Amino acid sequence: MKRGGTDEQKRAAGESAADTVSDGIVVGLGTGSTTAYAIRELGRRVDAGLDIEGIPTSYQSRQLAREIGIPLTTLDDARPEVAIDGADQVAGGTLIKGGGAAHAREKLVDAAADRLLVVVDPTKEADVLDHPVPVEVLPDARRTVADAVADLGGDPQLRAAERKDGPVVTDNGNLVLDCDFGEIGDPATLASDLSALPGVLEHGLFVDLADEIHCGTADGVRVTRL
Ligand SMILES: O=C(CO)[C@H](O)[C@H](O)COP(=O)(O)O
Repeated sequence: MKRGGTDEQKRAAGESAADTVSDGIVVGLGTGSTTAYAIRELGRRVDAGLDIEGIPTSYQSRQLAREIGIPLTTLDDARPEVAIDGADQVAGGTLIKGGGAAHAREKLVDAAADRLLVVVDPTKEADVLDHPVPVEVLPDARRTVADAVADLGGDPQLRAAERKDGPVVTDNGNLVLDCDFGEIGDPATLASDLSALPGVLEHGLFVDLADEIHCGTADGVRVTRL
């Protein structure tokens, strides 16, 4: 399910985005292995005197930020000027996210931010999105949403946990259907069709949300401004 480049590519992308963060702002802290490099770099800069607050998007990013001493706040109290987040696939400014099943809170924080910086490696870039779309559903809606996804032309698979028997349960207590639609020609329409299904908490299509893509490559970081 997850694609991934090298740790060096991920580190370069994460640190590149973290290095753009300026003093006195609130930063949305995304989830995943690439974003973790950004959070660690922000932690080093906080140690060196950078004055920021972070809004985590998951249990994982909250724990990491706490461990390394980034002061935290919430959307109740602040709006992020910038969010830094990873992606499972990116085409232009549109992303598929949710490989870590954190896409509901990620979308909340990323959409609230003035600017979204996306940190990826070259294995995540595509001309046309074709990665399965994670759809977080209320447990009772697992079957009805799966049927509706099939009606939309998708192939829904309940995400299984890797280190326990049974399904993945999200930070919100829900289940995830990974829905393969093949090539997604019209992400905006699919996004609104999925959002309209009763029992869907959130899906992983982030349509036109990205402002900058920081892609770590063997030759350095390629930054695309959208
Ligand atoms: O969407 C996400 C979590 O829900 C992640 O940002 C996405 O899966 C990318 O993760 P990684 O940087 O580990 O490849």
